[in-house]
Amino acid sequence: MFGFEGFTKDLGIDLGTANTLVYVKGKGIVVREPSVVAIRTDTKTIEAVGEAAKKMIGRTPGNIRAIRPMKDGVIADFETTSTMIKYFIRQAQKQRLLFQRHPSVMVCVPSGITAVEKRAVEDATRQAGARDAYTIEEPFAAAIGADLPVWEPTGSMVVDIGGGTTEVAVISLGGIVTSRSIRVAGDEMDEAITQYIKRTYNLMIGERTSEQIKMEIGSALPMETSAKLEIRGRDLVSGLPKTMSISSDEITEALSDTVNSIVDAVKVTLEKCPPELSADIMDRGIVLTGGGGLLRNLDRLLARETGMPVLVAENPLDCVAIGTGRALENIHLFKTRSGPTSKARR
Ligand SMILES: Nc1ncnc2c1ncn2[C@@H]1O[C@H](COP(=O)(O)OP(=O)(O)OP(=O)(O)O)[C@@H](O)[C@H]1O
Repeated sequence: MFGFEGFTKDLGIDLGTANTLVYVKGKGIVVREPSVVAIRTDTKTIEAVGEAAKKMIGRTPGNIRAIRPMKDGVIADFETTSTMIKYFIRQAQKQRLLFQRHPSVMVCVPSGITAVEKRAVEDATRQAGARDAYTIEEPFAAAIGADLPVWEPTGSMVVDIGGGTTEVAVISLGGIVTSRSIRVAGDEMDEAITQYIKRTYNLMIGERTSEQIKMEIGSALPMETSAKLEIRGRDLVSGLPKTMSISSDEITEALSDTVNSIVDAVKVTLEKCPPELSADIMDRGIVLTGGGGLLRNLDRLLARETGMPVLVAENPLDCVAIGTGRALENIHLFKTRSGPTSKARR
C-alpha cells in the first residue's frame, strides 16, 4: 500500500495531446496550457512553452520550431515532453501552491498504450522532478472527474474525446470492464476540415484556422439553421491570400468520417459490455468528456445511433485532470497495481 498522508501538495496532470492541465488538491486546476514547446533548432534550446509557444505555430522563423511533443496521446518526443512537464510543475510551484520540491505526480495515459509507452510517461515525469510518478488510465480518470460512481457495483460508460485519442470505457467496481481507444479525435477533425477545404476550394488553411472552424460552426449533425463563417487561407492556384465563406453543413460533411469512427468505437464497446452493465448504462446514460465532447450535436447523434441516453459532462475539458488529482487523493482505494493505475519510484 502506498501511504497517502504526504500527498496534500501533490499533483494530478492531464498530459494531453492538445492541452496540459495541472490539478492541486483543494485548489482545483492551477495550470491550463497548450501542450506545445518552441525549440531553437540551431542551439536546441527551449524558446517558449505552453500558450506562448502555441502562438508561434505556423509563424516561426526558420530557426525556431513549435512542436507538440505528445502525439496521438503518447510521447513522441521524450526529452521535450520531460521539459514540458518540468515547466508545468514549476508553473504550479510559482503560484506558491507547492512546498515540496519533489511532489508525487499522477499522470493520465490513454488506456490503449503499451507498457513501454506508459514507462516513458513515468520516466519523463520523474526526470521532470517528481518523487513518485503514477499513471492512471485516462477514461478511468475522466469517469472520476465526471462524478460517475466508479467504485460501485454498477456500470458507467464514459467517452473521452481529446485531441489525439478517443477513449471509450465501461467501468464498474473500481476497474475498467471493457474499453476501446482509437487514435481519432479532435486533431483528426481539424485535419478533415483542412483536407475538405483544400479539396473543394483549393484553399490552404492553417491548423489553428481549422480548429476555430470546428469550434465555431462544426456540428456532428446538420444544424437546424445553417451557420456561416468567413475564413482566410492561401489560394493554391494563385498563391495569394484569400477570404471566403464556409457553411456549417459543409463542415458536417467534412467531419462525417471522423465522427462515424467515434460512433463505431462506442457501438463496439457496447457490444462487448455484459448485459447487466448495459442495463445500468441505459439508466444512467453515456457520459461524454474531453474537448471533443463539445462538438455540437455529437450527443444527439450518439443517442440516435446507440439508442442510449447521452450526456455531456459538466466541465468536459477538466474531467480528466480533476479525476487524475482525485485518484491521487484516493490512492488507498486502488487495491492492485494491475488496476487502472501504476507507479514508478525515484
Ligand atoms: N467547442 C468545441 N467543439 C469541438 N471541439 C472542441 C471544442 N473545444 C475544444 N475542442 C477540441 O477538444 C480537443 C482538446 O480536448 P482535450 O483538452 O480534452 O484533449 P487532450 O486531453 O489534450 O487530448 P488527449 O486526451 O487526446 O491527450 C481539441 O481537439 C479541441 O479542438
